[in-house]
Amino acid sequence: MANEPSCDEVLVFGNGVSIAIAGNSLVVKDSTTAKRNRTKFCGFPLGSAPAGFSIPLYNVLWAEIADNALVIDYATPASPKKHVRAAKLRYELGEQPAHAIESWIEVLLAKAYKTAQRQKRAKVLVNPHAGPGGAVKVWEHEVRPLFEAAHMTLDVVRTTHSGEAVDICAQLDIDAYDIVIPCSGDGLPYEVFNGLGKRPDARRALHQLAVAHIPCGSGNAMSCNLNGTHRPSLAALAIIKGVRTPIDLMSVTQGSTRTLSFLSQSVGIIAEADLGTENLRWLGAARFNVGIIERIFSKRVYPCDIAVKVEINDKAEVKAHYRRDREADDFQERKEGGSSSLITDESTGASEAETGGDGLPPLRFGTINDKVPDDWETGSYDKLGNFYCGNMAWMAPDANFFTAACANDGLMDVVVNDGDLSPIKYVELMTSVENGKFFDNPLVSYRKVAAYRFTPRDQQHGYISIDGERVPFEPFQVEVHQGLGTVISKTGRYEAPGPLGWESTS
Ligand SMILES: Nc1ncnc2c1ncn2[C@@H]1O[C@H](COP(=O)(O)OP(=O)(O)OP(=O)(O)O)[C@@H](O)[C@H]1O
Repeated sequence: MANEPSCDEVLVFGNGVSIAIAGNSLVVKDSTTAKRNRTKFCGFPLGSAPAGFSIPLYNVLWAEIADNALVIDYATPASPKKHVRAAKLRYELGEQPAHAIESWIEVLLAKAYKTAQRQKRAKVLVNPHAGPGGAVKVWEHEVRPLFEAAHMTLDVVRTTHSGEAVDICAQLDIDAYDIVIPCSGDGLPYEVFNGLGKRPDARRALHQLAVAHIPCGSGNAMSCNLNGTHRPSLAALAIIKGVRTPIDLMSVTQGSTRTLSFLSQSVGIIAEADLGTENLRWLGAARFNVGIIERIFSKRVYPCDIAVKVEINDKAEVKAHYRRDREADDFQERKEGGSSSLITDESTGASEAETGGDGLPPLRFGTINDKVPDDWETGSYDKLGNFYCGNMAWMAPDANFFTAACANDGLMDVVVNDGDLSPIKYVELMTSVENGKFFDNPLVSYRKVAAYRFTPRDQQHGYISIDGERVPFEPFQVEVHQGLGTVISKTGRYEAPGPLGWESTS
């Protein structure tokens, strides 16, 4: 039975089937499909036969008319909170006028995508050796079907060697794609940013191409922060519905090199527990914890000199800054009627792009080979246990080290603690990373900085980690570039909850 869609956005088909856009859901009255979708226990359906079901608009991937039928693609939960898979609804139009259905489809897609770009054109890079090694399977079975259902354009490459993603991104036709999606750990996004950063038109490339992440490694920090999950299919959905978001990137100079870092730099217990436990790879993710415990009990210290361009020195001020940043995001979100991501395309990266040509922005503080600027705070640390600088909050699913990190505040978060703590206190400190109390722990110093220099002392060999990659054990200097990079994020900001009590700071 044909009906024109009315302002209440209901489509009515034959056999008592109707589909309505109601609030944030698509409400489907169709007893046949509802029965198929019924909750089951040991293969048996639970409860009486339902007459309908609803689909969150967030899960609606696409809708179109094909072969005189309305076809709706959506993501349906396959395992609660862990996994979604692509599913389809199909209803014959019969005598219904196609133009009316087309208008209804446009309303549906506008509400389902809000400010997110539809049908993103993606360059996909799959690292078959990432993490536990299942990236190809994850891509083919969990992710590709969702992207295809959302009618994205996909150009897929399986990487064959280290460094390939750098070359691909250095030569990519940036007008042919909207996003680059590494299916990997955090190592491939690092290569992607550096590939884009090597181009003569680096700033335009980093601004125009958004980097998104499908988590296939063991840490998957990028996906945790941007997609709010380390589950590949949920990350795929977050990318489909995700919005362009500028993020700060950092320049690292060491010797005569300049590289980009998007995630973190570390020296001390964290760097060693990650990079210095390759012999324990057979332990899987547990090798990291074993590495930490070994060093806690041996009271390892890492003497060094650190010079810092401090911007916010005090934890209460850091919380207040975080609150201001969140409120600015929320204000923008209300103004745009969707995500806050639209704010910054012009207000951050582009402002730097106006100076000094098209390549990477000039370094404001020089390189590691220049004199430390006079206004930097300098300190000599004999008992450093951990130096950790972060640009995102979660470093792994349960490791919210940089609780107050903001996507594009133009500041890096630095935490430092001594290494000669009693083992009990040290274990307490490290476990507080999981329960969200790390930030407030008095044994940790937490500051927001614009730049710093780290110089190791009294140690010939050791570990320095830049985004999880090992670099030479030599002095290095880092400065931040506000909003230089662009990513796809679920909500236009990092998904981490922020430092405890930030809402009530003044
Ligand atoms: N086919 C390949 N063979 C070997 N190395 C590769 C290949 N493709 C990419 N790489 C390299 O693997 C490195 C690590 O990649 P990635 O972050 O994806 O996985 P991972 O390090 O195992 O992740 P995690 O640290 O989370 O376990 C990257 O620096 C990349 O250069």
